[in-house]
Amino acid sequence: MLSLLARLNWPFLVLWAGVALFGVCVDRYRRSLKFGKLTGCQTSHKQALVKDPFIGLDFIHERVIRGLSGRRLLDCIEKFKQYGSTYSVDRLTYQVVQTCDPKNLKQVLATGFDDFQLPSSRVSVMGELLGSGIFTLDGDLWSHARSILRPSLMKHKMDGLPSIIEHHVQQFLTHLPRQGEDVDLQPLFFELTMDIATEFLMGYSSNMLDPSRKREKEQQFFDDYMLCSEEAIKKMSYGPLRFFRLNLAATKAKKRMIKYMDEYIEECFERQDGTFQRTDEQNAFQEIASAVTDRQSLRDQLLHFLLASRDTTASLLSNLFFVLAKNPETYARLRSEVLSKVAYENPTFSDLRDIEYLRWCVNESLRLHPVIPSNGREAIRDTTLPRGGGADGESPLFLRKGAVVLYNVFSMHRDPAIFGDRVQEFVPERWSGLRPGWGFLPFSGGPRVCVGQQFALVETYYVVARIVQTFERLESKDPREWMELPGLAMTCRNGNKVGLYEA
Ligand code: HEM
Repeated sequence: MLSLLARLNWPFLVLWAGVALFGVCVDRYRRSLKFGKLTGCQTSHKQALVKDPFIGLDFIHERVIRGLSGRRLLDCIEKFKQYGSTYSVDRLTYQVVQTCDPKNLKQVLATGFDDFQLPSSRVSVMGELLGSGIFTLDGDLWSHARSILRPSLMKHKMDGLPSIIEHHVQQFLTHLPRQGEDVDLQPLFFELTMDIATEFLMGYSSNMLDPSRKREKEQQFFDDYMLCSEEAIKKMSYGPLRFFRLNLAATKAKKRMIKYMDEYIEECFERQDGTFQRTDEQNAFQEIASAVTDRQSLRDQLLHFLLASRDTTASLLSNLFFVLAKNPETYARLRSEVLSKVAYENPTFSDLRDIEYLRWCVNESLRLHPVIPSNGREAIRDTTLPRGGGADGESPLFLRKGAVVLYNVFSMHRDPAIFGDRVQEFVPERWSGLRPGWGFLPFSGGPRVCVGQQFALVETYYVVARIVQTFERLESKDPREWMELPGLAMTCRNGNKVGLYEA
């Protein structure tokens, strides 16, 4: 090996590497010039400082260290203040554009949808964790996966949702102490949404909250899932170096998770007599089972669907109750508005839609702590963004094929130009008459908009209504501020410790 290295003509190799690099730069410049003439777009003058121009080790280091501090998203806001609402991070190996400009988000997610695909880092990391499903697919395979899931989430099916939820909410309430003793709501919300999601989507609930059940298996599944979810986010932040990251605990957790899912699927089949002929009234499990041919695809699709439906709604509930506990006046107003509409009765779907202040509180939580705070897409051809190019950043921006656009919903949701004053605070009243359009995207937008938005909202409204009916007062038992816990859905790092007082 050493003799081979010694025989290489190093000056010649370095010269050729230099020529190749020069060629790449000239080609990029020529392409951007040509494309600029055709479309009027420009390159970005807003460039973040890059210390390592090859693979970006400085950014990987920054993301990992900031991630540990629980302040990564707040730091992003500072970066946008420093460089503008769209800026580039250019390296020789790849181009990244960071944006929190609603016009650019609309372009990536809707108007220019066909020019983008999911970033390769997401496809490989999530694929490794959950297999192939709606969150890793593009093109025809994605359309097909989406068309399978949609029927079970049609709007008309939401009318029956409150009656499915009620039983699980009653079990959830039995776990809450009633005289102000400390309780962490976060893990309980995860169990509740797991029980509801499995019943609605698969026709058979995991019943994690049932006090008569031994829950070790479910608890293990839950812990494994959280571990894999955190690992996935960490891996993605390693960018091109993600392949070097090894986590044996996560590998073991994934194996157990798959085993749990396989057993669960077996039970679902047994309970439903293995009959999966198409009918008009199918749940998601039946829809998927009748559309795929093998067990592994069924498991993969279900894992994606569970991730989509369970973690997100649990995180929303947990984030919302975190801020409600810190804002007793808001809690009191919410309670009074719910009671004036439905008193202590079980609310129906239409009751829930009519409680305006409940809607405002949920919107405000999704604004302040969006459950999916940032996301990305990769350009599949040379294309443009409407803003970010030129010296003032107001011209269309050239994006070369392969560039990754990272769009930051968290920063956009704290833009005073869209949401007015006190953007760092929880102020549901701001939603009176507010129409932020593409400035508010908790459920994304365009063809890949969340298919479960109605389901998530009805579930959240119902759970909130039942809790405020039951408890007159809620107080925070944690003096700390909300801090991010990055995962595939974002929750509070310190959980949600509160005291509740029965009415
Ligand atoms: C508060 C709760 C929820 C939030 C904030 C939320 C948010 C989102 C967001 C932002 C996306 C886009 C992801 C992307 O483009 O990369 C998404 C996609 C998706 N959501 Fe939700 N979601 C929630 C609940 C649900 C529920 C309850 C379900 C199912 C019952 C669901 C099913 C899905 C599916 C299947 C997708 C993939 C859509 C596609 O790629 O075509 N979500 N969700």
